[in-house]
Amino acid sequence: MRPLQAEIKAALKVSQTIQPEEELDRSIHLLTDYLTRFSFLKTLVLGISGGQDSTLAGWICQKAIEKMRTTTGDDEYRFIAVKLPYGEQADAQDVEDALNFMHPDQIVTVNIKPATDALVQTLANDGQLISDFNKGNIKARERMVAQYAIAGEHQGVVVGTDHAAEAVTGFYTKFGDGAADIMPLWRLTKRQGRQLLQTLNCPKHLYEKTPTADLEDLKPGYADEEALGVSYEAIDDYLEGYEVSDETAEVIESLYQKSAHKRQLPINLYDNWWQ
Ligand SMILES: Nc1ncnc2c1ncn2[C@@H]1O[C@H](COP(=O)(O)OP(=O)(O)OC[C@H]2O[C@@H]([n+]3cccc(C(=O)O)c3)[C@H](O)[C@@H]2O)[C@@H](O)[C@H]1O
Ligand SMILES: Nc1ncnc2c1ncn2[C@@H]1O[C@H](COP(=O)(O)OP(=O)(O)OP(=O)(O)O)[C@@H](O)[C@H]1O
Ligand SMILES: [Mg+2]
Repeated sequence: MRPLQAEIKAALKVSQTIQPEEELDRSIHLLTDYLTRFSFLKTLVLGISGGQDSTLAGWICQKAIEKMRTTTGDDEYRFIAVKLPYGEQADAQDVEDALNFMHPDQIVTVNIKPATDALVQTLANDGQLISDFNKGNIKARERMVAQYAIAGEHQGVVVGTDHAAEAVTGFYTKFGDGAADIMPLWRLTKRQGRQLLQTLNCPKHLYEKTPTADLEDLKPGYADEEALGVSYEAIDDYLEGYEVSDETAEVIESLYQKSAHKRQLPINLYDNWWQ
């Protein structure tokens, strides 16, 4: 293994092999332990996109909440799944399929198009034009705003879907989908997440579909792997400690180094990780 590869694998707590049932239990326990420790918290809030990561995290949330209800006898515990389309969502049926798979206690729908477009227009009115790429990041942040608003009203926490293959590349919007209170998938590679869904007999099309952030108007359904310039298979190989070509390793390591600021709290006078 390359020295930096070993360092990253250790920092992101990636295991080369996993027992899917055990990992499901670990993720559920993280949520139930946290809710037990902070007993005024009653709700988990998570956006459901119809993609692999939120399908898995949503199933885990619902399971954790059901456990909380059983162990405490308190029916106030709830999982709120949030549909957050930007206007019409092309893969809207996948969202429904994901919801049918996890059976959330409650579903809330928030169309983020009016808020997103209003902000872009307001900026434009003052001469600040926003590129399609940066508008995509505004969409991710509007989703964050909606989820925190819901969590605030329901003694809730926002659940994030960040996992090792996104954390290593920094492939998320800072303070957008990267902003969450608790991350049950953190440590898992993309293929390990898929393995967990297979174990749960999740409908195949939800984990076999091409991963996409789907943020840009001009590139609908733009594949993450195209944007990143490296495949998830290669990223997972790297993270799990397998040999990859020098070229692949260099792409991943460059993304890792450039995105270091996303894996830290905002920089203050006492930080020296960046020096
Ligand atoms: N060195 C540095 N030290 C401290 N802060 C630094 C910095 N460099 C940039 N920044 C800050 O970070 C900002 C750039 O970061 P950010 O706003 O995140 O934007 P950025 O990383 O440029 O773009 C986000 C990327 O993540 C992808 N994404 C987003 C959301 C979801 C998913 C998905 O897979 O579902 C993927 C998206 O397609 C895009 O390629 C800068 O505007 C600046 O404020
Ligand atoms: N249209 C959407 N509706 C609701 N939530 C969304 C939407 N788009 C993104 N999100 C939220 O942002 C998170 C990050 O998106 P990301 O694309 O990384 O995950 P995913 O869509 O669940 O899986 P995949 O990476 O395989 O597409 C999602 O897990 C989800 O919580
Ligand atoms: Mg997606």
